[in-house]
Amino acid sequence: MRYVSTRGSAPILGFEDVTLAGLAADGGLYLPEIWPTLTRDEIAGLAGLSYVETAVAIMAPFVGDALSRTELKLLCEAAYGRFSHAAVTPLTQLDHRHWLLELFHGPTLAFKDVALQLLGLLFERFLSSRDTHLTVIGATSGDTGSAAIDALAGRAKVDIFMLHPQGRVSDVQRRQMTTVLAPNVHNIAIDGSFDDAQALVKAMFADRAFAGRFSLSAVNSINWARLMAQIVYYFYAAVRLGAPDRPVAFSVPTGNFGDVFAGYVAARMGLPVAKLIVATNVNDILHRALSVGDYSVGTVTATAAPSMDIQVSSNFERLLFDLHGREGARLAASMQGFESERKLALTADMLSEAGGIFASARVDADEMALAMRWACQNANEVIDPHSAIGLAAARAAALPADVPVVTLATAHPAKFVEAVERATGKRPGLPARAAGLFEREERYARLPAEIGAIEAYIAERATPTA
Ligand SMILES: Cc1ncc(COP(=O)(O)O)c(C=O)c1O
Ligand SMILES: N[C@@H](CCOP(=O)(O)O)C(=O)O
Repeated sequence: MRYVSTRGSAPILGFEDVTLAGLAADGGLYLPEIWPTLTRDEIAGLAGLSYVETAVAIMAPFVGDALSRTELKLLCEAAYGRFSHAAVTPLTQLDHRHWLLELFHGPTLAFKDVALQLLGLLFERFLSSRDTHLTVIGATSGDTGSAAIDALAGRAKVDIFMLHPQGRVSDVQRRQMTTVLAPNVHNIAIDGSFDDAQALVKAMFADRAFAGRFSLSAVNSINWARLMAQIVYYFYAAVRLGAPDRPVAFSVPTGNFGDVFAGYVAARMGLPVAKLIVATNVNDILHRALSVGDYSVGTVTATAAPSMDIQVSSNFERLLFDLHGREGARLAASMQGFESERKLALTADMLSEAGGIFASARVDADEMALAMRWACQNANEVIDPHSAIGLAAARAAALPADVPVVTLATAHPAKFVEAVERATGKRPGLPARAAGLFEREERYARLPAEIGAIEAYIAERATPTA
C-alpha cells in the first residue's frame, strides 16, 4: 500500500515510513492512495472472528508487506491482551435500537488505547532494524496523552514530549500522564488551549531544521496508523449487529475528527453504514461545517467534555481531500486560505457529498446531562460526558426505525467523575487497573505556548539524529 499526502507534494511512502513520519513534509496528512475494499462475503466472513482476528483481516491491506500476517497478529495479540474485557470493545444494549460500543477497556480507560497500544509496538518493531532515535511530539486534551505515554514509557529509541493545556484536563487524565516517571516521558503543561498545543506540534513539524535534527514523529491522529487501528471496531460492531445484511448507524463524539473518520474509511471499504453522526459539544465547528458549510474557527469554550474542546479538527483535512476530488494541489490552496483566514466554506456539492454519509449534531450541557441520566435510568449504565454527547445525538437522529444505532463510548466515566456525579448523582470509582493513581508523585514542566520555549525545552532533552 502506498500513502499520499493530502497536500500533494510530500514523498509517497509505504506503511512503515508513514507510521514513523506522522505528519507529511508538506504539512498535509497521509492517506492510502486507494481505499481497499471488502466484498459482502468477506464482511460476512468476519462474523464469529475474535477482535484480534478481525483486526488482522481489516488492517492487513493497509500494512501491506511491511509486516507478515503472522507478525501483525502477534502485535495485535500483545496490544489487545492488555485490555480488561475479552471482547476488547464489547457492545452493550441500551434499548430496542440503541447500543454502546465500549472502547474504554484499555490501560488508560479511553478509546485512544485501541490504536496507541498497537502504535507503541509498531514503533518498537520498525525502529528495531533502524539506527534512528524517534522524538515523538504530541498534543492532548487528556486522553491521547495518557494512552500514548502508557504505550511508549520505557521503550528503547523513543522519547515522548506531550503538551497538554494547563488546567483544562481532568485530574485523572492529568495524573495518568504526569505520574509516569519513565526517563523517556516528558510532560509539558502549556498556558493555552488544546488548539494552541496542536498548532505548536504542527509548527515544530514545519520547522524543517528542528524536525530533521530530532527525527520527529506523531502519536496524534495525524498519524495514519492511529486511524487504521480504529477502523477495526466499526467492522467488529457492525457484523455483530447484522452487517452486511443490515446497515448500522454510528454516533461518534467528535473533536479532532479522527474517530469518525475511521468510520468513514470503514464505509469506503464496503461496510454498510447507514449514517455517521458527528456529535460535537458547544465547540461546534464540525457541526456547522457539515450542516451549513461554515468551517470557521470560533473561540474554544471549556466544557464538561474537555477532550472535545477543540476548534481546529486535524482530520477534517482528510475528508476535505476526498471532497476536493483527491487533488492535493487544490486542497493545499484551500488549506492555505483556511490557515490565514481561519475559515473555509464548503460548496453545495461538497455538502451534498458529505451529507450522503454524515449527519451532525451540537449537544449542549443540558442535553448531555439528560443523556447521562437517561442511560442511568433506562439501562442502568453510567456513561461519561463524551459518550453522553454521542448518545444525545444518536437519540435525536432521524433514521429509519429498523437501523440499529451504535454510540461510541469513548471514555470510562471515572475519568470525569465530577461531571458524572453532577448529572446522575453517581460517583463511578476507578477500575483496578488505575488503582493508586492519586497516591503517586507527579512530574511536569509548565511552559508558555511559544514555539521557541517548547523547542528549547525539547532540544535540551531529546536525542538528535545521528
Ligand atoms: C473521550 C473522548 N471522546 C471523544 C474524543 C473525540 O475524538 P476525535 O478527536 O477522534 O474526534 C476524544 C478526543 O478527541 C476523547 O478523548
Ligand atoms: N481528545 C484528544 C485530542 C487529540 O486527539 P487525537 O485523536 O488527534 O490524538 C485527546 O484526548 O488528547
